[in-house]
Amino acid sequence: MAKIVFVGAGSMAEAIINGLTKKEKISPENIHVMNKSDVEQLVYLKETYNIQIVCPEKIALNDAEIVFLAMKPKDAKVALLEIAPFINKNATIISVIAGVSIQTISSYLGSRPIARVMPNTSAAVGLSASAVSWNEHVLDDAKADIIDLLEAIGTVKTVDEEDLHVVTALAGSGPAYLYYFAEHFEAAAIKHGLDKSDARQLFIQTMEGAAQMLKNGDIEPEELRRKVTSPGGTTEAGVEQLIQHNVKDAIFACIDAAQNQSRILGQQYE
Ligand SMILES: NC(=O)C1=CN([C@@H]2O[C@H](COP(=O)(O)OP(=O)(O)OC[C@H]3O[C@@H](n4cnc5c(N)ncnc54)[C@H](OP(=O)(O)O)[C@@H]3O)[C@@H](O)[C@H]2O)C=CC1
Ligand SMILES: O=C(O)[C@@H]1CCC=N1
Repeated sequence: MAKIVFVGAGSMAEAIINGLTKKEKISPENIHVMNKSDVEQLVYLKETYNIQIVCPEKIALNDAEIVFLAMKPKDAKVALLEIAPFINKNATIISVIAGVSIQTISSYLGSRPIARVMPNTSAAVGLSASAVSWNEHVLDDAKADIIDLLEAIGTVKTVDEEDLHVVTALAGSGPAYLYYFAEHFEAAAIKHGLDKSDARQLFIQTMEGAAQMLKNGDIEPEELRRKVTSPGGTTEAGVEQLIQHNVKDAIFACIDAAQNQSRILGQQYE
């Protein structure tokens, strides 16, 4: 079974490790993780997921078949230069770093199989909406293996590398937007007298139900919305406020800014 080394041990690495170990996709003894300096975090991951930690020497990279890059874009250059001498020439690199291109990664790690993946933190519960693109060195069998691995943490779409900017804006960052809605819908309901746990449970179930309705079939979101909206009713009154407060414009501005930031990160750290 493939030996995987995570370089970077933060939120995203943990979400993927959580998803992979929960699905028993790969034995914990084949998952190794390293970071820059936070030994406490490595010990926490080892104790929580029973995985192996690489601390401090990088020798574990020598026989890794898959190396996950899971550090921030700003740390990528230093990290890649540090690990480059230790990575086996046959290893496949899987980067989850936002914005940073395959070309930039190969400028530090050499010409080798590199996949760029944009997952999200729902990987922790097996529900990431991930997208992947690769360079020409990733052969068909390796692509199938990478997709198989990523399917253990959710769904996977193959996209052109250029599209990863908008994927990052929509799906990589997406959970944060929904948590933002959760925070404020919950607070608004509490203001009107619901207790916190009821408000939360009702909002979660409402998101889940709406997601399932969208998933079930070919009904457009607009049509589903129309079915909820009785003339002169409560939904109409609520949606009117969303329109008056330009929430649609805010959503377009949100995705514009996030995808643009992905491009900026790519240029800044190339
Ligand atoms: N969080 C998210 O929702 C998502 C994040 N991503 C991408 O995942 C990447 C990681 O994000 P996230 O997990 O949130 O970040 P975190 O800050 O939580 O984790 C970053 C990790 O990188 C490590 N690191 C930094 N420098 C080095 C180095 N030189 N060598 C080895 N490890 C190093 C840090 O170690 P130490 O703590 O010791 O400094 C830390 O473990 C980012 O590029 C982000 O764009 C992609 C999709 C979603
Ligand atoms: O905020 C970020 O830059 C990362 C990428 C997608 C989600 N988190």
